[in-house]
Amino acid sequence: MSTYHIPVLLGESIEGLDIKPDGIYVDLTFGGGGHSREILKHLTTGKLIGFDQDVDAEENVPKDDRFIFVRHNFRYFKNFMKYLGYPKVDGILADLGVSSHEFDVAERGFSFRFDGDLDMRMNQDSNFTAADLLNEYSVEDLFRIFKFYGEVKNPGKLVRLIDNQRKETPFTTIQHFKEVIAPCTPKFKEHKYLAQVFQAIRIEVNQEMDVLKEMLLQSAEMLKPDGRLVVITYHSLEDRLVKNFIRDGKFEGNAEKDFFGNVQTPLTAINRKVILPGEKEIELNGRARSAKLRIAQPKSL
Ligand SMILES: C[S@@+](CC[C@H](N)C(=O)[O-])C[C@H]1O[C@@H](n2cnc3c(N)ncnc32)[C@H](O)[C@@H]1O
Repeated sequence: MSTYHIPVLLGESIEGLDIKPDGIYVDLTFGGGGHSREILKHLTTGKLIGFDQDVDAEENVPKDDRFIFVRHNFRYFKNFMKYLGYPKVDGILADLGVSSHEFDVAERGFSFRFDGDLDMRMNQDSNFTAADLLNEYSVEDLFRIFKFYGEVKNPGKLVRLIDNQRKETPFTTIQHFKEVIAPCTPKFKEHKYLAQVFQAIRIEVNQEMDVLKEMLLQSAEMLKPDGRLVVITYHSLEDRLVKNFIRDGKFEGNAEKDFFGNVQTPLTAINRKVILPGEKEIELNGRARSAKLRIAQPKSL
């Protein structure tokens, strides 16, 4: 059986949570449960609430009375936590993006290594797939996602190929999509290019930037005064949102200041410099390569 997911920056993120044995913790991205199992090891009477919107993650839920699994998008986590009776928490962990399992199962449609439906939904109950995006999005929106989320060098040419094709027949499969965009896929750099294109589609299908912003705003409200927020990102735009929010309390623009010139932000950074995986971790787990870890806690008044 293949591994569901190898947790990234495990030691660093657990240290960042500074776990209290009787505390209340939230793992917003349960996945294979690697981070959750490690958090549970540090708890005595504490509780851990794990979120994941993917039904497949449920197979990894530990048999442990201290653990509660919530199969929902973490963009609603504040309401769920209130409903469960935990309006304030000691620590929140988010290890963003997709799990290796999601990426490695051909039918999920996340990877260009396989053929299959253009799907890419983390939540199998959602009714918006990668095919819907390619067939229905305006030319302007497609251009935006490939330029900013994919950071591809030729978004105009890519979108023209997509738009011309979908006027003839709608997109349904990965293989067909790859054939259509072959004329703008750089020779000898196919892998990198397709990874960028597929990443852009995935981010938009799952509204990853919007849910990240909602999650950060809710986290700032949910943490106890000495609580910890630990976020692992895999995309420069995501890391920028996390960094800006921790530093300025905003996603863009400068921080607001009070009458005395003090910056008005709910959080303060624990690590001034972003934490990256070491060479050894990257060697053992290639998926750690782009990981960036940031840790914050509420700003004391
Ligand atoms: C990188 S994996 C986390 C792996 C986990 N830390 C582990 O050690 O196994 C991200 C997981 O979060 C889930 N996920 C991503 N965004 C989500 C969201 N907005 N709401 C709920 N789950 C989400 C994905 O389905 C995936 O299983």
